[in-house]
Amino acid sequence: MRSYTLIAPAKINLYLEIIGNRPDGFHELAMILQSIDLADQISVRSLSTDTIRVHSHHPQVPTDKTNLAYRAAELMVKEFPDSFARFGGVEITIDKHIPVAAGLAGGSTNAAAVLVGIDLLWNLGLTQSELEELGAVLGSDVPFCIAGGTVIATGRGEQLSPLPNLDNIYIVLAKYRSLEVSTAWAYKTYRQQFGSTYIKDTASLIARASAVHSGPIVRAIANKDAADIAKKMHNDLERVVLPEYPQVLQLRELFASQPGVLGTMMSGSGPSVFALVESQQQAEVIKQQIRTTIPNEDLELFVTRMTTHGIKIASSV
Ligand SMILES: C[C@](O)(CO)[C@H](O)COP(=O)(O)OP(=O)(O)OC[C@H]1O[C@@H](n2ccc(N)nc2=O)[C@H](O)[C@@H]1O
Ligand SMILES: Nc1ncnc2c1ncn2[C@@H]1O[C@H](COP(=O)(O)OP(=O)(O)OP(=O)(O)O)[C@@H](O)[C@H]1O
Repeated sequence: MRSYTLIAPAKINLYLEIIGNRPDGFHELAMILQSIDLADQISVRSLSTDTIRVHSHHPQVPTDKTNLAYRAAELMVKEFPDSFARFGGVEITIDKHIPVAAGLAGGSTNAAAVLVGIDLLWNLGLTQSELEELGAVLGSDVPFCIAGGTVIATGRGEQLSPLPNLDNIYIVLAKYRSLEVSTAWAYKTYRQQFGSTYIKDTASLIARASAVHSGPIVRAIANKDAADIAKKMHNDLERVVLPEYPQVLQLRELFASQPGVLGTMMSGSGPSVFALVESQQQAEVIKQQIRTTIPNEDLELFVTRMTTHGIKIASSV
């Protein structure tokens, strides 16, 4: 019975612009997604029975069909019934380190790891783009999580074009454990409040998405200039989340006031907030400073950094 253990990194959004509404109810986006070192470990193992099982020690991670990793395995069973009949079921173990419901693509990266893991277990030899296509069935962030790195994502978030890789830029990340923001709520509220500003015709949508490719933050990324990247970060969803969640606003303001912070932003639909900083040493100092100012144990704080990879094999037995 073979098994694989995979590293499944979280992501942050360096840029998120909502440019239009789609007939399927989703939104046209222009984003820059960045993998970070903060990662879960996902183990996949073949079972002699025809079941899918999910284990996790984390109290906020469901182990039933609502787990996106479970749904990834179910999708593989549906797509490759002959391999399922030949190799049997799959046991998935999620060693969770990424804060849950944080806007860090925690569930999405777990699902991406299961797609990659089952591809290996069943010797399917799927290409990256085939894996990404399967990922898009599960969620908008899943395709990015497969190869990770630094990427422009357009469409619903599933159309990817790689940018020059960033690494060694340090990040301090904060999230209140008990605070959750619904992604669907964030997009719906944005549409209600700012939908009138959406681009309506397809040609202008395409033009706007491609303008981001040559925009100022992409130039900053090409120059690997952390201070400039930090200055050009943007997230439209802050416009609806910050007024509704004062704790998120407070974290953002606290980060912004710390010496050594190059820039700060909410990730995805929140509620996690991150700051780009000059060095690892400074990141540790800032983390301590935030901890002293907010001694609330509900606040999770991490020092992490940008990384160049998505799902990676840690070991196989
Ligand atoms: C906020 C981000 O994390 C930024 O990277 C993503 O846009 C959301 O990615 P995700 O969680 O994988 O999103 P999905 O699971 O596909 O969708 C969750 C919900 O978000 C809304 N949604 C998501 C993506 C998108 N382009 N438009 C949307 O309106 C939809 O209401 C959907 O019901
Ligand atoms: N494998 C998983 N890991 C964490 N949460 C999961 C998982 N599968 C399902 N969930 C459920 O999904 C909800 C959102 O969790 P998740 O950590 O994926 O959010 P997120 O980081 O905000 O995702 P995204 O950035 O893609 O919008 C949780 O409340 C949890 O109940």
